[in-house]
Amino acid sequence: MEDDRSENGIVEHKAYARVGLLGNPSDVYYGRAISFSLGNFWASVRLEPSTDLVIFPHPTHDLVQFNSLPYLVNRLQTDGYYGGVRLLMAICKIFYNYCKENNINLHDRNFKLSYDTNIPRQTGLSGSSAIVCAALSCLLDFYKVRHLIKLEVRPNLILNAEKELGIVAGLQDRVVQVYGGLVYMDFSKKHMEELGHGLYMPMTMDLLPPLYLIYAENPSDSGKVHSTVRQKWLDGDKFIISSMEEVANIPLEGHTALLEKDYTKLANLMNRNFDLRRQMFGDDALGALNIEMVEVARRVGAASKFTGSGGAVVVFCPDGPSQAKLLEDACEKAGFVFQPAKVMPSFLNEVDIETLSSKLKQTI
Ligand SMILES: Nc1ncnc2c1ncn2[C@@H]1O[C@H](COP(=O)(O)OP(=O)(O)O)[C@@H](O)[C@H]1O
Ligand SMILES: O=C(O)[C@H]1O[C@H](OP(=O)(O)O)[C@H](O)[C@@H](O)[C@@H]1O
Ligand SMILES: [Mg+2]
Repeated sequence: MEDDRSENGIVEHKAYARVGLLGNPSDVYYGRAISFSLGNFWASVRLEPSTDLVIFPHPTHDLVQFNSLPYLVNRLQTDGYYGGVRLLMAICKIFYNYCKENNINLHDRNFKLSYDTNIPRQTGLSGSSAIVCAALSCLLDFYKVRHLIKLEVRPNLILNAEKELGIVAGLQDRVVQVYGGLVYMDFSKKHMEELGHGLYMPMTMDLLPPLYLIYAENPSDSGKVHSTVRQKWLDGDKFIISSMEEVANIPLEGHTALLEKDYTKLANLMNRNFDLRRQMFGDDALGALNIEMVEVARRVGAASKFTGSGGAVVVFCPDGPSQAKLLEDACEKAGFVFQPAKVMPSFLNEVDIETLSSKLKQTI
């Protein structure tokens, strides 16, 4: 998140989209991930002191007025029933309960919350958690409790807000949205149980080669995509468990590959990551259009995988700009949006960093 303004008690924060570069979706299953904050898109939340507590619906994302019945039905079929209001309400509840349980006193003044976002909706770029992350940041400042809620705990609060709504999701999005930049994350059961969160290690952004993004107007519900595999994993399905372990090992190798700038290895790992997802989830759950986005890149010899659960793809072109140009043309023909991925640096302030336990501070 990013601090934008603070006048007349008004607080505004941004949180950026994110790219799961390696390891997702093993973050949902005690795995590992390497992800980066994506500067191309962001959500912003504005908090204004007020007499009543008001959560404003977004004029387009929370539509309740329609031109006609067919328009309403079409809208529900493409975007689903929900917008961001439920996300804002859920983070208010989770934040309040967390403070209460941890004896963090909150003043009794009220506020109005409103949000905006340019993150393509439900495309696996973490549009949902960006809204929640920016809202949490506003609450931290409004109640002046930023120094009391540890950085490594914040992703849990953001995830809990979505869990509260029944959205199956993991921590990698929320971690990178809180930390910014490029982050290596280890969600091993041992760390999760002992610390209540994973180990998060920021990495230098210069380690990344130029990367590209492909996406399509093709909303997919990450909760729905995840639920079958999650159930199989909980039921002890051997194939899912062993494949997920393989996915979890990819960031371990990827970490070394990035440090050594071994981009041939990076390309292989990205491709392997997607192939494993495809075997576990199956083509029906992933969706033909999403698979085609991965394949359009592979046809020009690029490496590609989903950024999240589907809707957008991250691409590495080992042969450089000429290959990227070929891909750009192929995307245009296929009707996909193609753009260079902008890595957003970390924008943590001193108060945020101070909240880290001393061992973790060394990694920032
Ligand atoms: N752009 C958006 N505007 C408003 N609400 C959104 C948006 N994107 C997601 N949401 C909300 O978050 C929920 C979960 O979205 P999700 O499938 O996780 O998408 P994403 O991949 O963008 O995170 C949606 O059902 C909706 O309530
Ligand atoms: O499946 C994935 O890679 C990710 O899916 C969710 O992210 P989303 O942007 O909503 O698709 C989930 O929250 C992540 O934890 C998964 O890694
Ligand atoms: Mg999401």
